[in-house]
Amino acid sequence: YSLFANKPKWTSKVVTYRIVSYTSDLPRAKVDEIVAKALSLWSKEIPLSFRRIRFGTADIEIGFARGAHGDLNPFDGPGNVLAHAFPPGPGLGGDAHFDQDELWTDGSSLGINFLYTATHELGHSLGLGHSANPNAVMYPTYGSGDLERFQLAWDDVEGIQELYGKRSNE
Ligand SMILES: CC(C)C[C@H](CS(C)(=N)=N)C(=O)N[C@H]1Cc2cn(c3ccccc23)CCCCCCNC1=O
Ligand SMILES: [Ca+2]
Ligand SMILES: [Zn+2]
Ligand SMILES: [Zn+2]
Repeated sequence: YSLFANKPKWTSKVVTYRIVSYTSDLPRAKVDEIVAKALSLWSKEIPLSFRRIRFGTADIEIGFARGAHGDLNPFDGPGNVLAHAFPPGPGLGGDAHFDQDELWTDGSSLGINFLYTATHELGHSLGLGHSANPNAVMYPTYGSGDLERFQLAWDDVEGIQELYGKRSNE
């Protein structure tokens, strides 16, 4: 696993998130469910919890966009870069953007699996960089593992726990 320089991390015990825009590829409720699931994969390993807000400014703002969309990383059309996310911090920090030009799917074989991609992006939003382990969710390229029954690799868990410690399930 790798961390970002200076190891940015969330210092609050509760991190807020807001889904600011959706994709026409999936029902809204499904997007909400998948985002919550991706966050829970990470939060079950660390003493951090997430709270969804529907208005106002959240720590982690999640949305879909195509091409140039207001930050310095314009998206590139179908394929290539699928999404990006910023390390913990104010403003854009923690935000995760998904390329609207991909076909976002849930469990079906074609298109891009949204749960897998959201888990990867939210790993960045929590402070993880890329892993050299092809089985890790934080591996830089999509599609190396089993996308439908994936889980966090040990490497992912070690990395996130180095940043936030273990969740003590008393
Ligand atoms: C791990 C993801 C969920 C998130 C990362 C983006 S990020 C910022 N969050 N690390 C991603 O999109 N990686 C590219 C990397 C990549 C693979 N290729 C590329 C061709 C051009 C540009 C990028 C790529 C070769 C062709 C395949 C293109 C489709 C799949 N794309 C990728 O795997
Ligand atoms: Ca793209
Ligand atoms: Zn962006
Ligand atoms: Zn990445």
